[in-house]
Amino acid sequence: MAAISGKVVQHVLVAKCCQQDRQLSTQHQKNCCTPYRQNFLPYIRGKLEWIDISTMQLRTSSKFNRGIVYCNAAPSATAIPSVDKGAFLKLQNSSDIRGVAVDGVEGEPVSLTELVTEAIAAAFAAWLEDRKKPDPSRRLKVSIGYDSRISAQKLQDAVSRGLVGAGVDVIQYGLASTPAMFNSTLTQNEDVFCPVDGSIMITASHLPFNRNGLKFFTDAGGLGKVDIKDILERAADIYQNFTEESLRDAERKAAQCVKRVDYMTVYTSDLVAAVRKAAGNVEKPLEGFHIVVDAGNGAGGFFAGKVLEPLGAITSGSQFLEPDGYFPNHIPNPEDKEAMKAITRAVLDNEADLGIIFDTDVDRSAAVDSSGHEFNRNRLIALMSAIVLEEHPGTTIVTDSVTSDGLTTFIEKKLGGRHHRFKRGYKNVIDEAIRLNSVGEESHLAIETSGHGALKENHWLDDGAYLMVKLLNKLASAKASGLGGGSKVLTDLVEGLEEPGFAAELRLKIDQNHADLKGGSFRTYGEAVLQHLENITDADPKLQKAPVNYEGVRVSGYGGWFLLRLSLHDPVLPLNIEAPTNEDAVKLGLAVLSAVKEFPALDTSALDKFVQG
Ligand SMILES: O=P(O)(O)OC[C@H]1O[C@H](O)[C@H](O)[C@@H](O)[C@@H]1O
Repeated sequence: MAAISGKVVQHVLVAKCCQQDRQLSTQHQKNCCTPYRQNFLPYIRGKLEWIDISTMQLRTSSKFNRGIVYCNAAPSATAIPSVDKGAFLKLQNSSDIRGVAVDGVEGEPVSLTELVTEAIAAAFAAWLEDRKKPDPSRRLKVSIGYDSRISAQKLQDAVSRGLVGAGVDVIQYGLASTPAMFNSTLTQNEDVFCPVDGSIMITASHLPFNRNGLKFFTDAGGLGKVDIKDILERAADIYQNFTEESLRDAERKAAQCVKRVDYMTVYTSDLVAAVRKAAGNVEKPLEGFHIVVDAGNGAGGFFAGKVLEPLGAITSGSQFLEPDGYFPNHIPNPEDKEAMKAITRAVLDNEADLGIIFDTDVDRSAAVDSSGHEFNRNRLIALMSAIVLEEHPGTTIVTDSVTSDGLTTFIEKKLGGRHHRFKRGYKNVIDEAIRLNSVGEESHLAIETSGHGALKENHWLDDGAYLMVKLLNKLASAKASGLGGGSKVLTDLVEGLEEPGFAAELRLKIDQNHADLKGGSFRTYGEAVLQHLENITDADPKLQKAPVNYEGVRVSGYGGWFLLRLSLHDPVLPLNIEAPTNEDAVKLGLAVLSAVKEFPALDTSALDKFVQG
């Protein structure tokens, strides 16, 4: 009974918050004491106010918020389920935290519960205190944002409780992009409480609707693997010490001191200003351009109304701009073929000059020119390299490992730069570019085929929106110098990029429960597969190992190449093959198959099918 009434009180309480927030923001529009602050008052004033909320109002509130249920677990009134350290550590996904946040998918129990999230946020606060060591009179400030996922609000509430309970001031931004969250650690603007000491983005990128996760930032960038492990270890300890009283206390404090601001307006104004500046301080440098945006129902819809339109572009025909955490139209992922088809169709149907597509949290992007040619994967890297090398002749372009040989030739022979093909993983690529600069090798661009890209001029922040701003600058300056409109200026920049006749990625799964692993880890097993493949290819005169390679086994032959490597996160060996023809690709596939077939725990069915044509 206590638990049930606790839940009801919590629902009512939050519904009241929403109601107050709506009132406050309406008032804010009228009064506008400072430009961006929407709400810096406590949400709840007292218990007596909760009880006059009717069931109808609760329904209205939940409808208003697109059916999202707020704080549906009232931690103060429920028993605390035990979660061991191992379960916390399993939430690590390289430099992010990812888990299942919504129940209902068979075989996928919720692992990122509200209490687990609260503990992780408290652990981030402790980690930040250690790093920043603020003077005792100053409290640390942390911003929180989320993408369009259906579990966003309840995790935001849990994160807020965790941070506030740990003595940190919290500023909620609501729907935001991952890069905007990092940016809030750099912005100098007291009106929006910036710069913040740390920032948390609630996102699981393009993963299915039931997942969610956390990314953490300080002004030094995104936290890396080692820090995430540290935070999860701390979180497991914090969780063990949770008591009903401590949870109630955090909840009370969160209700009293969380602030809300419209930070996305600040962030998007900066993007608009960047394009205007590059165009020679013209107010509407994109006047006459028709640009369509596909946000895939993620968080990127702002780009049409808050960036392109103020710059003068027409955005009619833009699609899937409304946030919808069920992603009903296509996976919000520029690496996804259906997603790229959708934006290409939108460009052609609307006879637009350019199409722009983002992933859910806008740290990745791709584009399409007016004739329907995609600027994604190697072509986006080639385009960005051309732009950056015009600005910084000779600079080094750092990319992930699955980039094509044609891209290397293009960067080195046509553009006069150096291509440093490194490892997969946006954080790996960015960190490598920063490292090169620190040892005296100039690099201005770190970019992955996934659509993650970061520039030195933009604090090495991997921002899909900023990548697109660089393309807009090019369009605007071409128009200003009389070169005409349209996206031809971009298409011309990638002229000469050799593209393979055939390209494929196959993902070979390692069965972690297979006896052939002999109780060892899938990583050890995967490494044994790679070692064997390397030995076999060394002995084959038709194949040549790549002279410089940073992960997996990359081999040239039959006019093409293959790379077999371990996935960053999954028990999978991704195999990339590129070749002039399908037959050549099959020859490369057969070479791999002859080596991997000796490993029974490896599911080679995709490769078997591929070589059989
Ligand atoms: O190694 P994989 O399983 O192919 O995954 C690699 C990819 O994982 C995530 O999506 C990261 O955000 C990317 O930066 C990375 O490239």
